[in-house]
Amino acid sequence: MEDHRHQAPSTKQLIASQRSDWEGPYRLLFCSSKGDKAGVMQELMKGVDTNLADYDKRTAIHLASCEGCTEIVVLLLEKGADVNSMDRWGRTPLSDARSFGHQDICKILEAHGGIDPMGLDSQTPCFEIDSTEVDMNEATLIGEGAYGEVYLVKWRGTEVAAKTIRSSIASNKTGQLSKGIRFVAKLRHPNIVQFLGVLKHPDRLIFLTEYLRNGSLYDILRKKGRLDPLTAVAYALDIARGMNYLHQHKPHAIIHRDLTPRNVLQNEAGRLKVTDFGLSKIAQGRDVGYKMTGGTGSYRYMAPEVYRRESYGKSVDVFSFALIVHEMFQGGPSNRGEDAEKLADKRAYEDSRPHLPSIVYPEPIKKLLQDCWHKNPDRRPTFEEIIMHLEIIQEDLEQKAMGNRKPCCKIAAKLLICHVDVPRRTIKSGLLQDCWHKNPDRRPTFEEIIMHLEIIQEDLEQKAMGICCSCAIL
Ligand SMILES: Nc1ncnc2c1ncn2[C@@H]1O[C@H](COP(=O)(O)OP(=O)(O)OP(=O)(O)O)[C@@H](O)[C@H]1O
Repeated sequence: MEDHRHQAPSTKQLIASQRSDWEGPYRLLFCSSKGDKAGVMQELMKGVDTNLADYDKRTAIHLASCEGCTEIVVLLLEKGADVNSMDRWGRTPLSDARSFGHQDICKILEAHGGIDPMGLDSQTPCFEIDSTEVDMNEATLIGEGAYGEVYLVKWRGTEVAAKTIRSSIASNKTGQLSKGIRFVAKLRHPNIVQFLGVLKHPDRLIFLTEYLRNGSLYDILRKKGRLDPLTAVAYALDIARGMNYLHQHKPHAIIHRDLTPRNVLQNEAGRLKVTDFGLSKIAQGRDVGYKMTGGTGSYRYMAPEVYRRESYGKSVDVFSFALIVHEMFQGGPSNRGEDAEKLADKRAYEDSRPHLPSIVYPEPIKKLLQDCWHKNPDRRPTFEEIIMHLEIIQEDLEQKAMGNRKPCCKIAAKLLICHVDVPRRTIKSGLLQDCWHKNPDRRPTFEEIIMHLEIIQEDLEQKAMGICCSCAIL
């Protein structure tokens, strides 16, 4: 296959140019989370407070403990970091180090008097939900997958999804199952479907997760067909951010292995979230996901090295991601009629890949997809790199949508006024005053706030485009 890497600035170069944006005292937090000792020392020498905390009261030592950066933890302690600083959820650095299994850091923190008030390593299975809390007789069936059915149920007054896993599939080793669930229960990111708990049932396991009303990306593409490039890129960014979180998980990356449009769900606000990660930890055997679901479609998204039963790594998900993005621009899978297993075979043994007609795929998207489904797994970018790349593409598309007109200084000033004044008026007389209303019943719900903000956003976008047009006339 043709190699396009030399034609445009490499993803790494683009990332490097963006990294220079990290300035100010918060660089201490960034460097601590990345294990950048020189950067941390530089910030401390500048006089930045060792216990500087972000909005969530997370300090440098929290981040270093979470990310397994032992050297940074030692350095911060030497420089007077508070070993028991608490974030806004009451977690100490030791709580974080324990959650992520960084034993060496736990020992260091304990030696410095570190405590874990939350007892996150306690054996109490806090994720287990009493079966009386959910009436499965009132459940509505919303879908069916290879593991079992999915129902809409009510739990503590909220609609949640109940995903049933046949006990024949769930691991019969209690320890392994509980470890798998404990592990999934710790994951949190806006672009992954939130696990809420597990219901014990005599003949099956039932997972409760957040309910995503808009269904799967598969359903969306079937309904809407081809997405406009800006929507496709926004969706791709959502998926890439969720996947990046899973791949960056410490101490071990989480490889999804079954990333498909059916495993990407949309919430009411239009954001996409990845689901069904970590199921391989709960199901028996390493390859069970593919074996079971291959016939229902996963073969379509399968990386060649998986199909050939070779050893594989995180980049198998990058390959699947590329095929999903391809579908978003095209409005559905390529070679729809072709047998999925044959398709995977051709990809694995003949390097066959979907077509990328220039009329449908903007040049940078084409290049990104070619990189992501590269036959050599080591040549595929990471999700961190993909995000950087997509953000640049998104900005470019947004500018193009605005007519590619760069406003002159005078117009820029007008644009600023328009940007600032319109929403301020709207917000001042509306949203903010409503939200901090003294009567709690008069405050809007988040659903209403989202609707309000979407209208303001649309208004701003239209205004910005309006001014640009007059710029062109001038
Ligand atoms: N949290 C959820 N919120 C709303 N709908 C959901 C949720 N989870 C699953 N669904 C719906 O149920 C369907 C079946 O989901 P499930 O994860 O069991 O199988 P699948 O992903 O479609 O297929 P496979 O098991 O082969 O991966 C999904 O396609 C989706 O439409």
